[in-house]
Amino acid sequence: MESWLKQSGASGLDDLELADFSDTGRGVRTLRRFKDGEEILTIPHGVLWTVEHAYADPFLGPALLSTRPPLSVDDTLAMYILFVQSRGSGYDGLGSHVAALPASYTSSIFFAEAELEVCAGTSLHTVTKQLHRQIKDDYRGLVVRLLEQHQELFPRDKFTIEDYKWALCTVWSRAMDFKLPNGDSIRLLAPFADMLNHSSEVRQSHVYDVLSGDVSVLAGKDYELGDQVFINYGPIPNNRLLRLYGFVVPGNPNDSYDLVLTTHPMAPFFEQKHKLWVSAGLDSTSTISLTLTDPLPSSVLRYLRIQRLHQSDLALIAHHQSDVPVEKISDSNEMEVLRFLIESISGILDGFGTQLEKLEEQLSEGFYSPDRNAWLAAHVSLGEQRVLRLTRETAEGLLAEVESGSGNKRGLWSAPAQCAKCKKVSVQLMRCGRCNAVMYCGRACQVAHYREHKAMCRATASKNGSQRD
Ligand SMILES: C[S@@+](CC[C@H](N)C(=O)[O-])C[C@H]1O[C@@H](n2cnc3c(N)ncnc32)[C@H](O)[C@@H]1O
Repeated sequence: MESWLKQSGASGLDDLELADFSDTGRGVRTLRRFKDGEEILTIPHGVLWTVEHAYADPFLGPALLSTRPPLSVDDTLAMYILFVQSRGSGYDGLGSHVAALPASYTSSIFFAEAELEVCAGTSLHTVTKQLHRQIKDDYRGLVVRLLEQHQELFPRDKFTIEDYKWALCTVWSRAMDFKLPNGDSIRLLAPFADMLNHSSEVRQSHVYDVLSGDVSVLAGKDYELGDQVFINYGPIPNNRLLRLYGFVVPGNPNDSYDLVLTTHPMAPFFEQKHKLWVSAGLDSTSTISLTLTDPLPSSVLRYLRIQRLHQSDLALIAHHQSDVPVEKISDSNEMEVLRFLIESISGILDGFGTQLEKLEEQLSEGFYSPDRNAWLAAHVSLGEQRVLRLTRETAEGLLAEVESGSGNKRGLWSAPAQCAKCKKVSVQLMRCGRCNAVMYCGRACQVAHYREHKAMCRATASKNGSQRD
């Protein structure tokens, strides 16, 4: 592979070698010192695995281009890798890269049932199960749309579902993504640069040159001779690391839990609430990442405030028109939201196969062997439970504040006093005597507003217990 890359114009390979490291497995070692920021390696555009190159292949390209709907980027790259692997000749360069790829992966989709059960309750557990189904469906689609249409190009014994899973994991664990100046992004595999392991101790230092299309790796710190060179894959939580790359970082500061908030379309006032979610930048099913640094993002509260709205609240919001409930709506709504959240998080935590304290004890006592999948799964469970506990604590703190009346008092109806009809802002406004919720600058505005206000007035009055007609 290295001689093919050098002939193709790669630079830097003479100062590097592949080597095995006890903690990360195979990686890249320096054969000289490098200063922080110095260029270590450049892999030229011509040898990269890209969608563009797959389409340009004289055999594979026409088959891919005739596939409807077109394959996803990951499927295109996976098929490209399997295609090159299946060819006896004509692809020596790329073929030498394929020959150097790992024979198997430790992504969670390869876990045995018992290994996956160690992280029961985690979002990784759910997503991995979904992936099993999705991969089966996607493979069936590939067979119908591509493999069966061009049987001469795709011998079925080299394109089995197991081959497809291996190729997908190759892409997930080795692809690099770059943002282009026009806002698009490019996903590619760079031979040899894909032998670099991850460390959060180095700066992100792999770059894509838009003009040449080359990929370069710069030193993300100073390196001594014989050091392992790392790149930084980004601030990735353990659940994602294990799903895509098959490893974890113990005590990962980027750990997260993907909270799925959803409401059944048959729920009362779904249509009205759906509109509110959309105007608040959400959807009726929203997946929100809870993290150690932001365990209770405002979007979670925003979603639940809307979900928990009662008919009278909705009438009031419709009346205020512009006010999407991004802030606290009322103490009662806020308490309902926070209590529901605390209860839900407790339910999620109870659903974890092994509780946090037990896992911590097991890991410290060496119950799981570090080179086994169960150890990886245990770290994911630990990380997600830590985040969820923090979310619950934060929600409990907020609830205590609201209950004691010391929280943020500003609610939807504490906007500046304004005439509900003519919108004049004034201190000398009179309240609607029935619902007590809106104000007018005078009798004329109150009368003019009556038809519009009637329904909401009745709803609010009945909620407040003043049933006067
Ligand atoms: C881009 S490849 C790096 C080269 C890879 N080690 C190899 O032998 O081909 C990414 C894979 O390397 C491994 N890896 C990368 N960084 C790691 C780390 N910090 N700890 C453990 N494994 C790591 C994981 O198996 C991951 O899927």
